[in-house]
Amino acid sequence: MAVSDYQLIEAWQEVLRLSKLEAGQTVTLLTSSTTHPQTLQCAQIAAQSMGAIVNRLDLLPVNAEKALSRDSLAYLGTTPLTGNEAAIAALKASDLVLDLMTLLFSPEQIDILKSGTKILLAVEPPEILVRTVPTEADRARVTAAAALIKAAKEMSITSPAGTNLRCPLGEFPAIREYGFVDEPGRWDHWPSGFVLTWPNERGTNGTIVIDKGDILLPQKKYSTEQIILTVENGYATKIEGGVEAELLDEYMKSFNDPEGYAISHIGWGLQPRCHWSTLGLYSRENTIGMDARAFEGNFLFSLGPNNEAGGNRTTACHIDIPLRHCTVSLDGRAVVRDGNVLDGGVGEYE
Ligand SMILES: O=c1ccc(O)c[nH]1
Repeated sequence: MAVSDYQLIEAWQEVLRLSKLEAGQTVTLLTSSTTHPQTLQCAQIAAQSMGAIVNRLDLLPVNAEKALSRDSLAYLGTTPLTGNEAAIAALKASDLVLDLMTLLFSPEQIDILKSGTKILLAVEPPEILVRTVPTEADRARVTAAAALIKAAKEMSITSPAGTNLRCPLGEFPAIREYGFVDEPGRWDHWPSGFVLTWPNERGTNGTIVIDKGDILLPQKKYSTEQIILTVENGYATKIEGGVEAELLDEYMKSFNDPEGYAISHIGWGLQPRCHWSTLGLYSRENTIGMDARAFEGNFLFSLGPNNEAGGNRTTACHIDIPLRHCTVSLDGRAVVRDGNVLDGGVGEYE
Protein backbone atom coordinates (compact mmCIF):
# COMPACT_ATOMS: atom_id res chain seq x y z
CA MET A 1 0.00 0.00 0.00
CA ALA A 2 1.16 3.57 -0.63
CA VAL A 3 2.63 5.53 2.28
CA SER A 4 2.36 9.25 2.97
CA ASP A 5 5.43 11.47 2.82
CA TYR A 6 4.84 12.24 6.49
CA GLN A 7 4.96 8.56 7.43
CA LEU A 8 8.12 7.93 5.39
CA ILE A 9 9.84 11.04 6.78
CA GLU A 10 9.10 9.80 10.30
CA ALA A 11 10.52 6.39 9.40
CA TRP A 12 13.71 7.99 8.06
CA GLN A 13 13.99 10.21 11.16
CA GLU A 14 13.83 7.11 13.38
CA VAL A 15 16.47 5.28 11.33
CA LEU A 16 18.73 8.35 11.33
CA ARG A 17 18.24 8.71 15.10
CA LEU A 18 19.21 5.07 15.61
CA SER A 19 22.17 5.75 13.32
CA LYS A 20 23.25 8.53 15.71
CA LEU A 21 23.12 11.29 13.08
CA GLU A 22 24.20 14.59 14.68
CA ALA A 23 23.42 18.16 13.60
CA GLY A 24 26.20 19.55 11.42
CA GLN A 25 27.24 16.15 10.07
CA THR A 26 27.31 15.55 6.32
CA VAL A 27 24.86 13.12 4.77
CA THR A 28 25.26 12.23 1.10
CA LEU A 29 22.41 10.50 -0.70
CA LEU A 30 23.77 8.20 -3.36
CA THR A 31 21.24 7.88 -6.18
CA SER A 32 20.87 6.50 -9.69
CA SER A 33 18.13 6.08 -12.28
CA THR A 34 16.51 3.32 -10.20
CA THR A 35 16.21 5.35 -6.99
CA HIS A 36 12.64 5.61 -5.69
CA PRO A 37 11.66 9.32 -5.81
CA GLN A 38 9.61 9.28 -2.60
CA THR A 39 12.39 7.52 -0.71
CA LEU A 40 14.87 10.16 -1.93
CA GLN A 41 12.59 13.09 -1.15
CA CYS A 42 11.72 11.90 2.36
CA ALA A 43 15.31 10.94 3.22
CA GLN A 44 16.49 14.44 2.24
CA ILE A 45 13.80 16.12 4.35
CA ALA A 46 14.44 13.84 7.34
CA ALA A 47 18.21 14.39 7.26
CA GLN A 48 17.85 18.15 6.87
CA SER A 49 15.25 18.30 9.67
CA MET A 50 17.92 16.82 11.96
CA GLY A 51 20.41 19.58 11.12
CA ALA A 52 22.60 17.64 8.69
CA ILE A 53 24.36 19.07 5.65
CA VAL A 54 22.59 17.12 2.90
CA ASN A 55 24.19 16.36 -0.48
CA ARG A 56 23.05 14.23 -3.35
CA LEU A 57 25.41 12.33 -5.64
CA ASP A 58 23.69 10.90 -8.68
CA LEU A 59 25.65 8.24 -10.57
CA LEU A 60 25.06 6.85 -14.03
CA PRO A 61 24.10 3.16 -14.28
CA VAL A 62 26.65 0.52 -15.35
CA ASN A 63 26.75 -3.18 -16.35
CA ALA A 64 23.66 -3.02 -18.62
CA GLU A 65 25.56 -4.84 -21.35
CA LYS A 66 26.72 -7.56 -18.93
CA ALA A 67 23.93 -8.21 -16.43
CA LEU A 68 21.00 -10.45 -17.42
CA SER A 69 18.88 -9.40 -14.42
CA ARG A 70 17.71 -5.87 -13.62
CA ASP A 71 18.13 -6.62 -9.92
CA SER A 72 20.81 -4.41 -8.33
CA LEU A 73 22.10 -7.35 -6.27
CA ALA A 74 22.42 -9.75 -9.20
CA TYR A 75 25.58 -8.49 -10.88
CA LEU A 76 28.28 -7.42 -8.42
CA GLY A 77 31.82 -6.12 -8.33
CA THR A 78 31.83 -3.12 -10.63
CA THR A 79 29.63 -0.17 -9.73
CA PRO A 80 29.29 3.44 -10.91
CA LEU A 81 32.02 4.19 -8.35
CA THR A 82 34.59 1.96 -10.01
CA GLY A 83 37.44 4.29 -11.07
CA ASN A 84 35.37 7.30 -10.03
CA GLU A 85 37.81 9.05 -7.67
CA ALA A 86 35.80 12.29 -7.43
CA ALA A 87 32.67 10.45 -6.26
CA ILE A 88 34.66 8.26 -3.86
CA ALA A 89 36.30 11.36 -2.38
CA ALA A 90 32.89 12.94 -1.73
CA LEU A 91 31.63 9.80 0.00
CA LYS A 92 34.79 9.42 2.10
CA ALA A 93 34.31 13.04 3.21
CA SER A 94 30.73 12.30 4.32
CA ASP A 95 29.77 11.09 7.80
CA LEU A 96 26.86 9.05 6.47
CA VAL A 97 26.00 7.78 3.00
CA LEU A 98 22.41 6.75 2.32
CA ASP A 99 22.86 4.28 -0.54
CA LEU A 100 19.67 4.47 -2.60
CA MET A 101 21.25 2.68 -5.60
CA THR A 102 23.23 -0.37 -4.25
CA LEU A 103 26.99 -0.49 -3.84
CA LEU A 104 26.92 -3.82 -2.00
CA PHE A 105 29.88 -6.19 -2.43
CA SER A 106 31.96 -3.54 -4.19
CA PRO A 107 35.64 -2.95 -3.38
CA GLU A 108 34.80 0.77 -3.41
CA GLN A 109 32.25 0.31 -0.63
CA ILE A 110 34.85 -1.42 1.52
CA ASP A 111 37.33 1.39 0.82
CA ILE A 112 34.82 4.11 1.78
CA LEU A 113 33.87 2.29 5.02
CA LYS A 114 37.54 2.13 5.98
CA SER A 115 37.57 5.95 6.05
CA GLY A 116 35.00 5.83 8.87
CA THR A 117 32.04 6.79 6.67
CA LYS A 118 28.85 4.90 7.56
CA ILE A 119 26.79 3.45 4.69
CA LEU A 120 23.11 2.48 4.94
CA LEU A 121 21.58 0.69 1.96
CA ALA A 122 17.85 1.31 1.44
CA VAL A 123 16.37 0.39 -1.94
CA GLU A 124 13.16 -1.49 -1.07
CA PRO A 125 9.91 0.38 -1.85
CA PRO A 126 8.56 2.85 0.74
CA GLU A 127 5.84 0.57 2.13
CA ILE A 128 8.39 -2.17 2.89
CA LEU A 129 10.70 0.38 4.54
CA VAL A 130 7.84 1.66 6.70
CA ARG A 131 6.84 -1.90 7.71
CA THR A 132 10.40 -2.80 8.70
CA VAL A 133 11.70 0.28 10.55
CA PRO A 134 14.46 -1.25 12.69
CA THR A 135 14.51 -1.24 16.49
CA GLU A 136 17.06 -1.53 19.25
CA ALA A 137 15.51 -4.96 19.96
CA ASP A 138 16.42 -6.05 16.40
CA ARG A 139 19.98 -4.95 17.07
CA ALA A 140 20.19 -6.77 20.39
CA ARG A 141 18.81 -10.00 18.95
CA VAL A 142 21.07 -10.01 15.89
CA THR A 143 24.07 -9.14 18.06
CA ALA A 144 23.34 -12.05 20.40
CA ALA A 145 23.03 -14.42 17.46
CA ALA A 146 26.29 -13.14 15.95
CA ALA A 147 28.06 -13.85 19.23
CA LEU A 148 26.99 -17.50 18.93
CA ILE A 149 28.48 -17.71 15.44
CA LYS A 150 31.67 -16.02 16.61
CA ALA A 151 32.15 -18.69 19.28
CA ALA A 152 31.44 -21.62 16.97
CA LYS A 153 33.77 -23.82 14.96
CA GLU A 154 31.13 -25.36 12.71
CA MET A 155 27.67 -24.56 11.37
CA SER A 156 25.69 -27.61 10.23
CA ILE A 157 22.37 -27.54 8.43
CA THR A 158 19.83 -30.31 7.87
CA SER A 159 16.28 -30.41 6.53
CA PRO A 160 13.48 -32.97 5.98
CA ALA A 161 14.00 -32.41 2.22
CA GLY A 162 17.51 -33.82 2.53
CA THR A 163 19.86 -30.88 3.13
CA ASN A 164 22.90 -32.03 5.04
CA LEU A 165 25.72 -29.50 5.02
CA ARG A 166 28.73 -28.89 7.24
CA CYS A 167 30.44 -25.50 7.24
CA PRO A 168 33.66 -25.02 9.21
CA LEU A 169 33.85 -21.52 10.73
CA GLY A 170 36.58 -19.26 12.03
CA GLU A 171 38.23 -17.61 9.03
CA PHE A 172 35.59 -14.89 8.64
CA PRO A 173 33.69 -12.57 11.00
CA ALA A 174 30.01 -12.82 11.85
CA ILE A 175 28.13 -10.01 10.09
CA ARG A 176 25.13 -8.39 11.79
CA GLU A 177 22.41 -6.84 9.63
CA TYR A 178 19.92 -4.96 11.79
CA GLY A 179 18.94 -1.95 9.67
CA PHE A 180 20.89 1.04 10.99
CA VAL A 181 24.48 2.27 11.19
CA ASP A 182 25.32 3.28 14.77
CA GLU A 183 29.09 2.86 14.63
CA PRO A 184 31.73 4.63 12.47
CA GLY A 185 32.66 2.59 9.42
CA ARG A 186 29.57 0.39 9.66
CA TRP A 187 27.53 -0.81 6.71
CA ASP A 188 23.96 -2.04 7.10
CA HIS A 189 20.80 -2.61 5.12
CA TRP A 190 17.29 -1.39 5.88
CA PRO A 191 15.28 -3.66 5.86
CA SER A 192 17.13 -6.53 7.42
CA GLY A 193 17.29 -8.42 10.69
CA PHE A 194 19.52 -11.42 10.08
CA VAL A 195 22.94 -12.75 10.90
CA LEU A 196 25.48 -14.22 8.52
CA THR A 197 29.05 -15.36 8.15
CA TRP A 198 31.17 -17.10 5.56
CA PRO A 199 32.40 -20.67 5.85
CA ASN A 200 36.14 -21.29 5.82
CA GLU A 201 37.45 -21.23 2.26
CA ARG A 202 37.03 -24.60 0.49
CA GLY A 203 35.76 -26.11 3.74
CA THR A 204 32.05 -26.71 3.09
CA ASN A 205 30.87 -30.19 2.15
CA GLY A 206 27.53 -31.92 1.81
CA THR A 207 24.19 -31.57 0.03
CA ILE A 208 21.78 -28.66 -0.19
CA VAL A 209 18.23 -29.44 -1.29
CA ILE A 210 16.36 -26.37 -2.50
CA ASP A 211 12.85 -27.63 -1.85
CA LYS A 212 9.50 -26.63 -3.38
CA GLY A 213 8.69 -23.16 -2.03
CA ASP A 214 12.29 -22.24 -1.25
CA ILE A 215 13.31 -18.95 -2.85
CA LEU A 216 15.88 -18.08 -5.51
CA LEU A 217 17.15 -14.48 -5.68
CA PRO A 218 17.61 -12.61 -8.06
CA GLN A 219 15.22 -14.92 -9.88
CA LYS A 220 12.66 -13.78 -7.27
CA LYS A 221 10.76 -17.02 -7.51
CA TYR A 222 9.65 -19.90 -5.33
CA SER A 223 11.12 -23.11 -6.69
CA THR A 224 8.36 -25.43 -7.98
CA GLU A 225 10.49 -28.55 -7.66
CA GLN A 226 13.58 -29.74 -5.80
CA ILE A 227 17.04 -28.60 -6.90
CA ILE A 228 19.88 -30.65 -5.42
CA LEU A 229 23.29 -29.03 -4.99
CA THR A 230 26.30 -31.21 -4.28
CA VAL A 231 28.88 -29.19 -2.38
CA GLU A 232 32.51 -30.29 -2.34
CA ASN A 233 35.39 -28.34 -0.83
CA GLY A 234 33.40 -25.12 -0.76
CA TYR A 235 31.93 -25.23 -4.29
CA ALA A 236 28.64 -26.44 -5.76
CA THR A 237 29.97 -29.16 -8.07
CA LYS A 238 26.59 -30.50 -9.23
CA ILE A 239 23.19 -28.85 -9.74
CA GLU A 240 20.58 -31.58 -10.28
CA GLY A 241 16.83 -31.63 -10.76
CA GLY A 242 14.39 -30.68 -13.48
CA VAL A 243 13.79 -27.48 -15.37
CA GLU A 244 14.32 -25.34 -12.25
CA ALA A 245 17.82 -26.78 -11.89
CA GLU A 246 18.48 -26.19 -15.59
CA LEU A 247 17.32 -22.58 -15.29
CA LEU A 248 19.62 -21.96 -12.31
CA ASP A 249 22.51 -23.72 -13.97
CA GLU A 250 22.22 -21.88 -17.28
CA TYR A 251 21.99 -18.53 -15.47
CA MET A 252 25.14 -19.30 -13.48
CA LYS A 253 26.96 -20.58 -16.57
CA SER A 254 26.24 -17.22 -18.27
CA PHE A 255 28.80 -15.59 -15.94
CA ASN A 256 31.48 -17.95 -17.24
CA ASP A 257 33.14 -17.80 -13.81
CA PRO A 258 33.83 -20.93 -11.70
CA GLU A 259 34.01 -18.69 -8.61
CA GLY A 260 30.28 -18.08 -8.90
CA TYR A 261 29.70 -21.66 -7.68
CA ALA A 262 31.46 -21.02 -4.37
CA ILE A 263 29.47 -21.08 -1.15
CA SER A 264 29.22 -17.48 -0.02
CA HIS A 265 27.47 -16.25 3.14
CA ILE A 266 25.43 -18.52 5.44
CA GLY A 267 23.14 -17.58 8.30
CA TRP A 268 19.56 -17.30 9.48
CA GLY A 269 16.66 -14.83 9.52
CA LEU A 270 15.58 -13.03 12.69
CA GLN A 271 13.03 -10.49 11.45
CA PRO A 272 9.42 -11.26 12.51
CA ARG A 273 8.13 -8.33 10.44
CA CYS A 274 9.42 -9.98 7.24
CA HIS A 275 7.58 -12.89 5.68
CA TRP A 276 8.25 -15.85 3.38
CA SER A 277 5.05 -15.21 1.44
CA THR A 278 5.65 -11.51 0.66
CA LEU A 279 7.70 -12.16 -2.48
CA GLY A 280 4.63 -13.67 -4.12
CA LEU A 281 2.77 -10.38 -3.71
CA TYR A 282 5.28 -8.30 -5.68
CA SER A 283 6.31 -8.13 -9.30
CA ARG A 284 10.01 -8.76 -9.79
CA GLU A 285 10.68 -5.14 -10.66
CA ASN A 286 9.32 -3.76 -7.39
CA THR A 287 11.43 -5.49 -4.74
CA ILE A 288 14.89 -6.97 -4.25
CA GLY A 289 13.33 -9.57 -1.95
CA MET A 290 14.53 -8.52 1.50
CA ASP A 291 11.51 -10.18 3.15
CA ALA A 292 12.84 -13.44 1.74
CA ARG A 293 16.34 -12.83 3.11
CA ALA A 294 15.24 -11.75 6.59
CA PHE A 295 12.11 -13.73 7.52
CA GLU A 296 12.46 -15.32 10.92
CA GLY A 297 13.76 -18.89 10.89
CA ASN A 298 15.03 -19.10 7.33
CA PHE A 299 18.41 -20.60 6.56
CA LEU A 300 19.89 -18.13 4.05
CA PHE A 301 22.86 -19.27 2.00
CA SER A 302 24.46 -17.54 -0.91
CA LEU A 303 26.65 -18.47 -3.88
CA GLY A 304 29.47 -16.28 -5.13
CA PRO A 305 31.64 -13.54 -3.60
CA ASN A 306 33.30 -13.32 -0.19
CA ASN A 307 35.11 -9.99 -0.50
CA GLU A 308 32.47 -8.39 1.78
CA ALA A 309 33.92 -10.47 4.62
CA GLY A 310 37.56 -9.88 3.79
CA GLY A 311 37.95 -12.72 1.32
CA ASN A 312 39.40 -12.22 -2.14
CA ARG A 313 36.62 -13.67 -4.26
CA THR A 314 34.89 -10.92 -6.21
CA THR A 315 32.82 -12.85 -8.74
CA ALA A 316 29.96 -10.92 -10.32
CA CYS A 317 27.58 -13.87 -9.84
CA HIS A 318 25.65 -13.55 -6.58
CA ILE A 319 22.70 -15.73 -5.74
CA ASP A 320 20.83 -15.68 -2.41
CA ILE A 321 18.75 -18.74 -1.53
CA PRO A 322 16.63 -18.69 1.64
CA LEU A 323 15.40 -22.16 2.67
CA ARG A 324 12.47 -23.07 4.95
CA HIS A 325 12.16 -25.87 7.49
CA CYS A 326 15.90 -26.19 8.15
CA THR A 327 17.63 -27.07 11.41
CA VAL A 328 20.74 -24.94 11.88
CA SER A 329 23.24 -26.00 14.53
CA LEU A 330 26.45 -24.48 15.88
CA ASP A 331 28.91 -27.06 17.16
CA GLY A 332 26.00 -29.50 17.34
CA ARG A 333 23.66 -27.19 19.31
CA ALA A 334 20.51 -26.22 17.38
CA VAL A 335 19.85 -22.47 17.04
CA VAL A 336 17.03 -22.93 14.51
CA ARG A 337 14.92 -26.11 14.50
CA ASP A 338 12.61 -26.91 11.53
CA GLY A 339 12.53 -23.23 10.65
CA ASN A 340 11.84 -22.01 14.20
CA VAL A 341 14.44 -19.83 15.90
CA LEU A 342 15.30 -21.28 19.32
CA ASP A 343 16.27 -19.22 22.32
CA GLY A 344 19.84 -20.10 21.45
CA GLY A 345 19.56 -18.28 18.26
CA VAL A 346 17.99 -16.01 19.74
CA GLY A 347 14.37 -17.03 19.82
CA GLU A 348 11.90 -15.01 21.79
CA TYR A 349 11.38 -11.53 20.36
CA GLU A 350 10.71 -8.85 22.96
O1 LIG B 1 21.50 -7.24 2.82
C1 LIG B 1 21.95 -8.12 2.08
C2 LIG B 1 21.52 -8.29 0.80
C3 LIG B 1 22.04 -9.26 0.03
C4 LIG B 1 23.00 -10.11 0.56
O2 LIG B 1 23.50 -11.08 -0.19
C5 LIG B 1 23.41 -9.95 1.82
N1 LIG B 1 22.88 -8.97 2.61
